Amino acid sequence: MTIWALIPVKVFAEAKSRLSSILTPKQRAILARAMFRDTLSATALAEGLDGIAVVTKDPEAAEIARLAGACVIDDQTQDLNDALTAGRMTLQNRLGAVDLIIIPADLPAARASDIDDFIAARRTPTQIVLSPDHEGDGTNMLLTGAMTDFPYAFGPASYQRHISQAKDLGYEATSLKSVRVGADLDNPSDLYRIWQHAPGEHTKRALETFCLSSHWPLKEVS
Ligand SMILES: Nc1nc2c(ncn2[C@@H]2O[C@H](COP(=O)(O)OP(=O)(O)OP(=O)(O)O)[C@@H](O)[C@H]2O)c(=O)[nH]1
Ligand SMILES: O=C(O)[C@H](O)COP(=O)(O)O
Repeated sequence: MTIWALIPVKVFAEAKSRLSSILTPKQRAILARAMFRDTLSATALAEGLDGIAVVTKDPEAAEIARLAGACVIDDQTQDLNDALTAGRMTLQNRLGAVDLIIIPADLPAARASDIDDFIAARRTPTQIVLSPDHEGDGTNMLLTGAMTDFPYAFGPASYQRHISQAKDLGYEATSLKSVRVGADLDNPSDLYRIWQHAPGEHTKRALETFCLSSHWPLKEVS
């Protein structure tokens, strides 16, 4: 079975609004771009993937994706779940049946091996594999097969919602918990966790440049 990663990317200038109490609009755009670069680099190193697609309306994100060899799908929607559904349809029209791993672009600590572990956990066509965020609330990676009837339901409490949907549709849900995959950066309180889990180089540099140490003791763990 062909397996692709699908990475959704919001317009950088509109991203990470929940960090507006500690970062300027320019800093948030820089951080969103840095996290996307790191997520994309890790994804590109995964051995088990046949391809990577990025669904976005941001021209700069599209250019970064193309330079990394990813396929770009123009996002004509206004919503994350609609963008993912459109991305899945585009890939299935082009490639036929395809397994898809949704990888949000704000996982700067995720590594290629995390993605390969995810792929290895999938054994049957009627199985989904998913990872929760560190709070067990959101879904930080989601692997589905060619089951086009599985609705994307990202947003608050999406982890339990995705599991319930799988059950209702007669699919098996396998949960893989990883501290690195669970470390998304949504809120100011996530910063120290990200730092502890050794984010990729672009995110690390951005966080260092922002001099956040005056707000947050971003100490490296030994
Ligand atoms: N293509 C696309 N991607 C999106 C959209 N909304 C969110 N994303 C992406 O989905 C992933 C998870 O998004 P969030 O954690 O909600 O990030 P965010 O929207 O930048 O953060 P907030 O503004 O704080 O809600 C990130 O990769 C975002 O870039 C959308 O409308 N379209
Ligand atoms: O499940 C989700 O929607 C993703 O993990 C993003 O969740 P968030 O709202 O915590 O960013």
